[in-house]
Parts: sequence; structure tokens; C-alpha cells
Amino acid sequence: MQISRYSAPEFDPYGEARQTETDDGWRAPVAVGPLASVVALPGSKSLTNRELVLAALADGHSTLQAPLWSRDSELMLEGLRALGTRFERMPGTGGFGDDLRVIPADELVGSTTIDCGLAGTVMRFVPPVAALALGPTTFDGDEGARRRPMGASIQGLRALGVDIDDDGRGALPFTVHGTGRVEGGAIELDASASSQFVSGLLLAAPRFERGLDLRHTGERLPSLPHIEMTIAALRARGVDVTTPEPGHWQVAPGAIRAIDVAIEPDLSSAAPFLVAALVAGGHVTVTGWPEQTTQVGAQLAVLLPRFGARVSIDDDRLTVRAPEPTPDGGRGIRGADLDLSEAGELVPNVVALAAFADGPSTFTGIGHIRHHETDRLAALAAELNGLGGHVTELDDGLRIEPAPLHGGPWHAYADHRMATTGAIVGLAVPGVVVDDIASTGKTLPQFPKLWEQMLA
Ligand SMILES: O=C(O)C1=C[C@@H](OP(=O)(O)O)[C@@H](O)[C@H](O)C1
Ligand SMILES: C=C(OP(=O)(O)O)C(=O)O
Repeated sequence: MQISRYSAPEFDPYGEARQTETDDGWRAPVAVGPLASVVALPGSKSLTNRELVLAALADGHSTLQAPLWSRDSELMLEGLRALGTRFERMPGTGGFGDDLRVIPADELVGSTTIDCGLAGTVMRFVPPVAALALGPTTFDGDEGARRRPMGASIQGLRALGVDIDDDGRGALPFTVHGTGRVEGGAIELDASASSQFVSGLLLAAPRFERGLDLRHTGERLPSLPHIEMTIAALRARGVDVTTPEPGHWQVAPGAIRAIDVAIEPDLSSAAPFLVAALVAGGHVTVTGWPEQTTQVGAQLAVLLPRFGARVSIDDDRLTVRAPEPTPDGGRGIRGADLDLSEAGELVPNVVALAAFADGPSTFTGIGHIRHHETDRLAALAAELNGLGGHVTELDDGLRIEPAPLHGGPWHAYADHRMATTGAIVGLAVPGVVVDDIASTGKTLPQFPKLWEQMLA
């Protein structure tokens, strides 16, 4: 199947990070002393990509202020553009690139191919939009994307009356044969592999003729805060969404209001910087921390104290301070046993923290992160153990027993959060070389520069 590879004419999300790589990879800088750093971060991936979809389906022009500009948001933009949405860039208000006006298509049109890259939000949020377009839309992506589960999206759309051609593997590539309308109605699906199956259908549901009555049938439902984020974004645009009981959502058919939205900084991208304060010592402040948010990254304010961090919030600045060092000069980081099912995207960075604790940690409820950009449970165990660590894979989690680490190669598996996890380890372990720091372009193209600035 022919697909058009990702190419954004004006913007190379990997360019900036690539410049910091040598032929071997990126030599993770070692922290030479305690940190005293202030970090500002660009917009949230999850908020940006939800608002792009909703703005494309809205009843007028919407403006996104301070959206994220990264590979995942560019792929979303290109996908929606291919279906007829128009975009106008305007001078930015957020310090990390332009603002964006979104002009919905009078009529969405398929007859196109959409590259999902490795973006879960693109592969799960755009097919329901393509179902509302007239004509066939083929979805494909990176090699790693073809391993990510798509069965629940495909079956869910079929149950709503949408015609889809696939090869039966429940994965990319597949073709949605849009007819310009989706009947909608009541369906069941198993979203235990990803909350994004639910979010994707909810986002487009107001445009289905009968709306949507969706029940999750699986035993577990990961990443609930991300579903709450979807519901909040819909409600902010006047959509009637209810949750009669856990795992059951109803969306009434109706207009999606055009609004202007300010995108919050990405609090999950804050994780490596805040974890750095514990690993290197000292303190790190992240600016623009929202007072109220649906972002799961806000849980860092309660998660990091479980490892001994001291967290304070002063206006819109969140500061994380390292614990008091132990009498023998240790970092004073405690091990912790945590169910991280809500916060799967924070796991890689938190695992790096656990590797420097005084005692073991066990993280459970995260079997689904085997389906993220890579099998993150296997990748974290392999990379830390390759440097002398003692990490055991569990069915739905990881056990980390701290062990002295040594330098060596760190594979990112094209996974932005594996790359930043290697950077965290390298703060305290000389000679860690990350093979693909440019993978951070997925959500944070400025990562190497911000990391250097934090250490300066
Ligand atoms: O809807 C979203 O924006 C996301 C949902 C979560 O996916 P899973 O439910 O697959 O973990 C999260 O891990 C991902 O980074 C972003
Ligand atoms: C799982 C993640 O991404 P995606 O949106 O591609 O699922 C992530 O960012 O950690």
C-alpha cells in the first residue's frame, strides 16, 4: 500500500534535536552539581490534538493559542488538512511557535492517505473523522505504528455502520470508506489496550446522526484522566456528554462550538525535568503550571513525594526539591509501590527515578504500555539491565531493585519517553549514549536544548 511519508514543508520537528547527535548518538550530559533551574515547556500534546480535531469538526473558526508544534501535532494537522480542514498560522503568544486558526471544511472529503507516524492520537482520533468525510481514507504509519492495536477503533466504527477495509490484524494500515455521514448509536468495545479508542469515538460523536452510547466491556480501563480530558474538551464546546456509570458514556448529537482555547504547557513533558531534581539533587521549577487541569502530568505533584521529593506550588510555578541526602551521602530517594494505570505515559521517567532509590519499587496496572510507542515494559527492563540494573518484567508492570549502574548505549526504540529516560539515567551515570535523541521530536523537539539549559 502506497503512503505519503510525513513531510512538513515549513517545520522539521527532528531538526533541532538532530543537531545535538554525533554518529554514535547523543552523549547524555552528567550533572556536575545540584540543580537550580527554571524550565518553560511548550503546549500539551493531548490538549493540542484534541482541540485540533474538535476545531476541525466545529461550527466556525477556532483559534488555538500556544499549541504544541511537534511531530505528533504536525501529523494531526496534516491528517485533518488532507480531509479538507484549513489552517492559518498567526504570530505566537506562547513563546514556542505560532498560534493557529482552524477553519473547518464545508464538507469533509476523503480520497486521501493519512500518515499517523507513531502518534496514538492520530491513529485513534482521525479515523472517526474520516468516516464523516466523503470518499476513502487510508491510514498507515511508521513500522512501530503497525504494531499498535487498532482493533477496537475498527470494530467500533464498523458497529456504527462505517465500512472499513483491513487485513484482519486489527492494526494499520486500513481504509475507511467515508460516506459523509455516520449513523451512530449504541455500541460496546474493549478499550483495555488504550483509552484512546474511547476518546477517538467521543470526539467525533456529536457529529454522528444519533450521537453515541458507548460501553467499555474489558476488565481494565487505563488512562482514565485522558478520557476525562476528552469529556472536558467536548463540554467546553457545548457538547452534551454524560457518564451514567463508570465505563459508559453518552454523547448527544449536536453542534461542536467554535471557541478560542489556550493550550496549557505539557505537564507530562515536565516529568524528566522534575525527576532530574531528585536524581541530580537541588531543585527544578516548571513555569505555567495550571491551577486546574485535566492533564495526567499534574499527578507528578503527588507521585514524586512518594519517592521523597518536596513539592511546592507558588502561583503558576511548581517546584520539586530533592530529599535531604542520607547520612552516608545517598540521594535519599525512597522506593515506592504504585498502581500507575492512570498515568502510563509517566512510567518511563518514573522508572528512571526508581532506579536511583534506596529500596525497591513495584509499579503495576501498566500492562497496556506494552502497546505504546514500543513495548515499554520490555524496553525499560532491557535498557536498565544493560547498564547493570535489576529490573524484572511483570505481566502488568515492573519491579525495580536499585543496583549500581554503568555507562553504555541506551536504545530509544523511536520512543520519545525512552529517550528522555536515558537522559535522566545519564545525569548520574557517566557514559550513557542515547541512540535516537531526535525521537523526542514526537512531543518535545526542544528537549536537548532545554536539558542543556537546565544543567547550565
Ligand atoms: O488520549 C491521549 O492523549 C493519550 C492517552 C494515553 O494513551 P493510552 O490510554 O493508550 O495509555 C496516553 O498514554 C497517551 O500518551 C496520550
Ligand atoms: C503513549 C504515548 O503516546 P501516543 O499518543 O502515541 O499514544 C506517550 O506520549 O507516552
